[in-house]
Amino acid sequence: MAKQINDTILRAFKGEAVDYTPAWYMRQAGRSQPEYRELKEKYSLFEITHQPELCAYVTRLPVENYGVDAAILYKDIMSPLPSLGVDVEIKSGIGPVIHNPIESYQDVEKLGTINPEADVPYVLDTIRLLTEEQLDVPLIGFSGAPFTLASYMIEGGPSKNYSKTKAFMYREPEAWFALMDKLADMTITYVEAQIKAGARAIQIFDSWVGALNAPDYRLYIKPAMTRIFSELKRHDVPLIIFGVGAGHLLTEWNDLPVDVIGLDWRTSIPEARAMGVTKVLQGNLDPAILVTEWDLIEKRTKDILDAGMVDGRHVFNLGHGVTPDIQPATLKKLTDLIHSHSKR
Ligand SMILES: Cc1c2[nH]c(c1CCC(=O)O)Cc1[nH]c(c(CCC(=O)O)c1C)Cc1[nH]c(c(CCC(=O)O)c1C)Cc1[nH]c(c(C)c1CCC(=O)O)C2
Repeated sequence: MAKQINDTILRAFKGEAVDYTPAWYMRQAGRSQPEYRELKEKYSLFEITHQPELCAYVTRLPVENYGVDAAILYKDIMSPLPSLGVDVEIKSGIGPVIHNPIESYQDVEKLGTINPEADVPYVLDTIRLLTEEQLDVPLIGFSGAPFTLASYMIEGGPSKNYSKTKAFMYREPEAWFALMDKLADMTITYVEAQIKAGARAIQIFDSWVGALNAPDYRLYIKPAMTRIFSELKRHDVPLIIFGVGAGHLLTEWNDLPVDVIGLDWRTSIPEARAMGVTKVLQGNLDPAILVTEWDLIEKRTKDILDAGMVDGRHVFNLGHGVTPDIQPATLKKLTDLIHSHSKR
């Protein structure tokens, strides 16, 4: 049985009227917290996620310390990839590194499928523990999107210009579409298992897809994204899409069967509305503002909240993830400001 929870953020994701603007912060469960940094001295990310009690504790930390309106499951977008045969390691200070990058159609054909109950039971156990016993706010589940996952799988790690990924896409379209299909299948199966275990909203991170222009997005990416969201739509759980530097793709995203579009800090809420974006918006304080003085933080936050309250279809977030140099006290003060300033 799911616990009684404060579901304000779920109602806001669906565009319903709420008493205040709810908030959560991307990468809230991570290195801004001393308790987390201490754990990381002993355990790697994958070691934490394989232990449900410990992983649930890390997921709960920002809810308890920052007062946010949702938890996001502590794991990485790389977490499901070993099930497909991807040899991935998360290197501290670098990010995901893949030891068997995709180079050919044969490499794509060799990729396996995910069976969540067998391959990532610890993810589902963590979700059940959190949602049946521990959390009094909704849990957000997530997956990486095909382009963003493929970029790591092809480049072998983080990249600045995605040139290998683009070359693969342009030169081997058949292999590319086979890869998008496999990653879309993985995303659907993996996210459905998270929903079944108790996740109440889903964010699909297409963090790096802004590297493509709109015509390429329509041709190479949109069919897989449409399939993912159309399948997930059947579950009546709010669906969120997010990417960085993707202002030129917002109208493409607005066509997808999503409930919420996440903005980075480059595109304001009024600008997105002027472009014709009709979905609920999530965002979009530049995380860099959070290491400046409080007067500036307060002004920028109020500006975003006021823009969001024009039609009320807004959930507060940062324009990208919390960085390790942001003080926990600042994030707590930020949540309090959001809640008090937006009280209707
Ligand atoms: C692109 C991407 C990745 N991972 C993720 C994305 C999409 C979001 C985004 O655009 O930032 C998503 C992610 N990664 C992590 C979470 C946990 C939940 C949360 O948001 O609080 C989430 C939602 C944990 C993590 N994933 C990672 C860490 C840092 C590793 C550590 O603590 O040692 C954490 C807490 C490692 C990781 N994993 C990834 C990178 C680029 C890095 C290294 C960069 C960095 O260090 O921030 C890939």
